[in-house]
Amino acid sequence: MRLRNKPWAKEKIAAYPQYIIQQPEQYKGRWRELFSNDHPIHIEIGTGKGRFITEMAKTHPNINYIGIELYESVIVCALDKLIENDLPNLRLLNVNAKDLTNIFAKGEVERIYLNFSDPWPKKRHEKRRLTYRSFLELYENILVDEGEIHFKTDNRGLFEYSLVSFSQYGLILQYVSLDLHRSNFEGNVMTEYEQKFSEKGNPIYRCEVKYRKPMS
Ligand SMILES: C[S@@+](CC[C@H](N)C(=O)[O-])C[C@H]1O[C@@H](n2cnc3c(N)ncnc32)[C@H](O)[C@@H]1O
Repeated sequence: MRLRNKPWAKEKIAAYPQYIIQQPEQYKGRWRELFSNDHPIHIEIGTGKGRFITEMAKTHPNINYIGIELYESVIVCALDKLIENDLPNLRLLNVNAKDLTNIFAKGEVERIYLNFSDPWPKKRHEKRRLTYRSFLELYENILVDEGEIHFKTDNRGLFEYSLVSFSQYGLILQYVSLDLHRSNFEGNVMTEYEQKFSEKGNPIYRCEVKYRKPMS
């Protein structure tokens, strides 16, 4: 699928600045003020059409959620869901994950969700994978100490690569499933891609990792 940013999507995003935050850099270090509470902040990178983050926000009102998506033409679908549900604990950002450290201060985020991230199977595109070490470093610079990444995918190659990348970075593996839908994991919220690929019979891989406590 070829995704170009479309003028109509840009216009729609501009019409709802209360839901898709414009110039998010201005909130660096102040996201709790935006939500008017001290609840933990969980972000999803590559939120796509927003089903996961919207359902999570509905189910967990005491967590603040931020969905991050690069493409305007995709994030407008997440925006539609947010307009319909008007959730005070969910906001969206139309930005590239590469800019995370311009947007969040160290310790502002408690958990990062990576759901069905683009696999970029060619070795020459390795640096674009959201589990590549430079991204793990960016995440460390916005997460709390011992912050977590929860990752799921149907792509076995990306999953294997990511486990090695997490391990080489020194992250601690807390949970792993090689077939999430046939495991005893409770509370799974399906994403759009998850539904599509599990209906084709693909197993869903899932893991939770956390950063090590810094040496004092
Ligand atoms: C394969 S889709 C999965 C969407 C959704 N998470 C799901 O499971 O249905 C991956 C999404 O990540 C977004 N994405 C990829 N790289 C990104 C980046 N660097 N920053 C923000 N979003 C990114 C893509 O635009 C795409 O919408």
